[in-house]
Amino acid sequence: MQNRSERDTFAEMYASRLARLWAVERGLAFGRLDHVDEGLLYIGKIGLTDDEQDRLLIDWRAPVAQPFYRATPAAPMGVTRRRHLQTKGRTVVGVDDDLLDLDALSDDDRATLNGEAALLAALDERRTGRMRDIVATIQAEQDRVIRADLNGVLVVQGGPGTGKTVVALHRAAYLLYTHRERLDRRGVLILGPNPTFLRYIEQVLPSLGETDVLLSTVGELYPGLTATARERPEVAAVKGDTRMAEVIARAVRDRQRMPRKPVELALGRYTLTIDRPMLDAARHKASRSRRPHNQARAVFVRSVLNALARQAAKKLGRGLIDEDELADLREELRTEPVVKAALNRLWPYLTPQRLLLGLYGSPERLAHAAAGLTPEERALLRRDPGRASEWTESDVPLLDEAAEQLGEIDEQVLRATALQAEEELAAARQAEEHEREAELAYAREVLELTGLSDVMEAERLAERQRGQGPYLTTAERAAADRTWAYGHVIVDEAQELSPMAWRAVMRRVPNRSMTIVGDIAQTGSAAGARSWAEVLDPYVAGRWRQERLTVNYRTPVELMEVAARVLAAIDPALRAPASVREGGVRPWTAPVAALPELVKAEVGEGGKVAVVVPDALLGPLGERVSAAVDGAVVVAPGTGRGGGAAALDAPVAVMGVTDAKGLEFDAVLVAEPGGIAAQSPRGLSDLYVALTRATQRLGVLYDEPLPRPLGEAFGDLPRRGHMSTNGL
Ligand SMILES: Nc1ncnc2c1ncn2[C@@H]1O[C@H](COP(=O)(O)OP(=O)(O)OP(=O)(O)O)[C@@H](O)[C@H]1O
Repeated sequence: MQNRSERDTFAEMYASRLARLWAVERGLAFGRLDHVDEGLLYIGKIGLTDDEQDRLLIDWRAPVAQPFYRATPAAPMGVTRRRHLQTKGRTVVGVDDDLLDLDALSDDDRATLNGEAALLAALDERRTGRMRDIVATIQAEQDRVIRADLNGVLVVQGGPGTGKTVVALHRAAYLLYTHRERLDRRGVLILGPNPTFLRYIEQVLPSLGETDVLLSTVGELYPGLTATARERPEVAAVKGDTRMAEVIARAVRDRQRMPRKPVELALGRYTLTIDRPMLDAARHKASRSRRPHNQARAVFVRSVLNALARQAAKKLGRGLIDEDELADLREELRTEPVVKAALNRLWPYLTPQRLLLGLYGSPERLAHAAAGLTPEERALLRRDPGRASEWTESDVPLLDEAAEQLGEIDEQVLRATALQAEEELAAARQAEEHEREAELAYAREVLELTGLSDVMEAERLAERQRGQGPYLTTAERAAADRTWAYGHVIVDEAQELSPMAWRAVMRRVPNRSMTIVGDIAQTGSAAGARSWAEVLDPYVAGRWRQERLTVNYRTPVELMEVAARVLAAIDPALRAPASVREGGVRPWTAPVAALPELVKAEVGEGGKVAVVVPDALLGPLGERVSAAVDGAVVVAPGTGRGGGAAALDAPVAVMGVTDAKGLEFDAVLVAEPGGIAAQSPRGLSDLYVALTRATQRLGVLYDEPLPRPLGEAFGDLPRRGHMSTNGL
């Protein structure tokens, strides 16, 4: 048995080592520094030495590699020349040089210099539907963010396409390399806006050799629960409001009941009474214990039982009794069904799920616990008990809050008291089954990708990923533990988080070592942030620092001109980031009827195409596009990671703005921008997001009037597709 387990351990170890090495194969070595003191240094995704321990390749994160990203002619950092190597497989297909010390260069070399070629070549590449690493072309302002100090809260504010996401991922890789010891044990958590987005970015860290980072959405933060149901923005706004913390606290206190009349317990030989003074004393003791509800219950129960035991002794005519007799009587009473039932009513064991459903399901409980909300707000919280298992993303921070207030509950006690409603169990089982299937599909994909299919079976890999195998990685253990404290947390699209979501996130980083990236101008959710100070001051007032990214690497100048007008309409003080590229294709407009035909034309141009639509038109326009293009995918709201992957791999994906957040495509068609702007309280921000997803081409299709800034941008330009759609 021992040999077998050793063999398995080694197989696991080599398999994961091999997977790491395969993952860094693409673009392994990408740079060279001609260094005055160190000689020639080759920079790569990982460090390598030969048998004599001479260094062949330097890890991009090592301090000696820093001049590769930071050196300039004004401050050459000991480097005379920086060379970018472009490779295809193992062949070098291009070389670009930056000259940092002109005197040190021969005339021949001078003729071939072109510093920006590597960056522009990378930016012009067709999109694959997956984000790639940018180690070869990190820019100086980005490098400062990546290598910033681990401690404290760093906010990275930047417009669309400035590389916030990709920089945040490289920062994770850098931190793991530089603080391996500390972060290996505590782990790194990266929070993204939706499962499609996580699919989009999930290959970046493995391609940098880092596999043990947990990627999650806020909706996945609560172990064992998948929040897939959707709700109206107004409901999410109420649930995200900080006042909900008090509502939850009161809802818990309200379940510690104080009946108006004394409770009579008929025990056959005699009747006992739980009266007000007895309850007051027990509640006082429980609250003095400062334990959360489920743990304080033991204090409450003991106090009531002691009082009942004394009462029973009196009734039995035994007068004063000693401690042993008291204990015997108490234990006898504890097992009496009437006593048990009464105690359960007075101070029930509660799971967070039960507490919340009990609250949403009862107007009386809501009226009391949520007295601080308006009647309209309370009405938004109401939920039919029949829809018990339909958890939404904004329920997750509330469940987390409730879990804090309630404290852990012993699983066995839970089963014994049969508190978990049957439908809750059935829903959990079903969710588990779905998840297992998705994990299995994903495991097969990984094995195929890494060529490891004969070393590890998909089933086993999936088991490991689900955290059931014997060798759990830090990320796996952390994912299964609600109270895990991470070494560092990175929040992407951080402007979308509600105050309640921030509470849940902050609980997971008691040391407040965080990187927060986002763009206030892109805030779409009603409970999202209006300023970073508003978000952070409650936790780290005056102790957070901000870096700005100012250059847009995604959207060409022509497209950004249009988007900038929308930005100015959101707030005239806001400035759009400067684009590095000129794409050459001007944005165009067309009537909505031309959509199928124009999508086909865009697919013909190659690359990935997205059609971004108002939520209400997702069904009808999705159908039209699907009928026109084979393999088109419509991203239904609340799609899990599997569905997200299908959208990223498809030639065309049709989606609402929420699912387009953070993604990018070669061509984007925005349908009925007026509908997008009108659908939410921050509609113009949604429109700004939609208009900044394209790397090459942008089309706007409309029948309804355009929002004012777009009307101004497009003026009276003729619309495409007019001629050919005449008759439709
Ligand atoms: N230094 C770089 N070298 C090559 N590509 C880069 C660089 N910086 C950013 N990019 C590319 O620019 C694109 C936009 O980056 P990213 O998605 O990280 O931007 P963002 O700031 O998160 O945008 P948004 O706010 O719109 O989500 C990506 O394709 C990314 O790979």
